[in-house]
Order: sequence, then structure tokens, then C-alpha cells
Amino acid sequence: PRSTDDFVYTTYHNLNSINSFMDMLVAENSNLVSKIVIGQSYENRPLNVLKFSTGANRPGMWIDTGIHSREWVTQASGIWFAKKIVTDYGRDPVLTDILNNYDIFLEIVTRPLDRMWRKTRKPNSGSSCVGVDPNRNWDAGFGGAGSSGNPCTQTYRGPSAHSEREVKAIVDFVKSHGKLKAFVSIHSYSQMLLYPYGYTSTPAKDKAELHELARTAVSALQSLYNTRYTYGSIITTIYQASGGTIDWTYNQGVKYSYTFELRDTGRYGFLLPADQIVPTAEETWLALMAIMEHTRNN
Ligand SMILES: O=C(O)[C@H](Cc1ccccc1)CC(O)(O)C[N+](=O)[O-]
Ligand SMILES: [Zn+2]
Repeated sequence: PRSTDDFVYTTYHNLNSINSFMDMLVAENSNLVSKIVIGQSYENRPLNVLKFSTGANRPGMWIDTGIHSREWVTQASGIWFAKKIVTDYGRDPVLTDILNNYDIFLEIVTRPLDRMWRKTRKPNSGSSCVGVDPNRNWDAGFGGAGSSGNPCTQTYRGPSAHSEREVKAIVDFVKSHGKLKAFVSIHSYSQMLLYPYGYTSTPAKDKAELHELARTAVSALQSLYNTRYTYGSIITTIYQASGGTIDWTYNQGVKYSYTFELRDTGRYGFLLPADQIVPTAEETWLALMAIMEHTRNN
């Protein structure tokens, strides 16, 4: 494709295609978008983050997709979100107001064509099994119930908190930025909107507000195609999970920390047909806008 206008949003793309999309988007919208590198993956690939900004020293909102490489609809949605932001800035009054006051950081984790792989690709010393679950490697209840110490399991937590370069890069970014007000990590599948905590049944101090905002976001999502989501804390809604991303960001003081589990509820699972990419991205965007608008207003 010559531009992001004729990029095909209705199909899944490989590493090179996603990277060229990002470069085209930046080139076409240099006044609004830049690409920053926050670190390297285990295979020394740059961890690219798209920064949408209209001014200096602004507070920020973070969105990541594709942390689990097999959750392809999330990276595909991230591409659509990026195009939506540049399309709506200056046209949609709510998004324009958000971007006139906040930066948006979007990490579309580009992965080699992993179809059913979940973990990182780093070999584990002393084991023939590869990879650490990046959603168990964070220093939040690290090592507790809801993660595994066995390198051959899908939820292997790693040898220590933040041992994975993909995780450490985000940890360092969150700490150095210091003014992130929202952090949304997008996974698939189950059709859920989750807030902290996963490692403990102790309610988050902001639970009432997080629950109310989740309700608003889910009803906005459902308004488009009537896709039904459940919502609540991680531990009460999906299962106990320790060392998860948003438990750490919430404990860092990023109040509006959420994880999405996108379509579907198991019929196709990770192998969601490509014709559901755009409808999934469109409905999810309505929920993201609700979260970003609330963040802007509080
Ligand atoms: O187990 C996971 O890391 C997520 C559920 C989750 C979501 C947020 C914090 C902790 C766990 C489920 C998924 O997105 O990985 C789908 N799956 O089980 O493969
Ligand atoms: Zn996941």
C-alpha cells in the first residue's frame, strides 16, 4: 500500500507490514504522530510505540496490544485505533479535546508470525522449554498464586519480576514518564473489561469508580453491535492471576488501569476470522473513548 488510506484493515498483517504501516502513518501525520523506541525485544527487535501529541509535557494515556502474540485481533485493532486517532483529530470534538490536553501512547507489539504462541521467546536456563508469560512477569504479587514457576507452562512467571525485556521496557517508560493517567492493556479473548486486582481479592481502593466507568465503557461498546461484555476485577471476573500488567501500573498510581479481553467467547477464540477485525475495533474504540474521556475529566 502507498498510504494508510489504502492499507487493508480487514486482514491480519505480519511484522513487516505493521512496521511499514506505522512508518507511513508517521510520515503522513508528522505534526501529530511520532514513533519512539522504548527498548528491544529478546530477539533485539525495537519495541516501537506510537506517540500522539499536540504539545510538550502533557500527561499521557497508554494503550498496548499484542502483548500475547497469538491474540492477533488485538494488534489488528491497534492498527485500526492508530488510523482512527489521526482521522478523528480535528473532527471529533471529544478526541480533539483529549489530544489537546493529553498524549496517547500506543504500543502495537509486532511479533513474528506467532499464531498460537503466548509467551516471550527467551530460552529458560536449565529447561528445554522456552518463554515467559509477559502477563505474569510484573512486580505485583509476583510469584503468587495465579502464575507458575514451571518454565514449561503457559503462565510461567519468569526467574524474577521484570526479567523480560519486553516488560522492563514498559516498566522503565511508565516510571520515567511519571504522568500516565490511564493504562489499557488489550488481550483476547473472552469479551471482558477487567480492572485490578488479579493477585489478591482485596478490592482496589478506587474499585467503585473503576466499576462504574467499566459499566459505562461496556454499554458504549454494546451500543454498536450488541456485543455482550462482562466486567469487574480480574480475580472475580476471569481468575486469579499474579504478576499481571495492570496490577503493577495501578500500584504505580495509574488509577485508570484496565485490561480488555476482546472477541469472541470461544467459538473461534484466537483464530477470530478477519471479517470481525473492523467490527471488533470499532466497538472497542467506543469503550476506549469512554475511558479516555473520563480520564480527561477527572
Ligand atoms: O491469563 C491472562 O493473561 C489473560 C487474563 C488476565 C487479564 C489481566 C490480568 C491477568 C490475567 C487471559 C488471556 O488474554 O491471556 C487469554 N488467554 O488465557 O490466553
Ligand atoms: Zn492475553
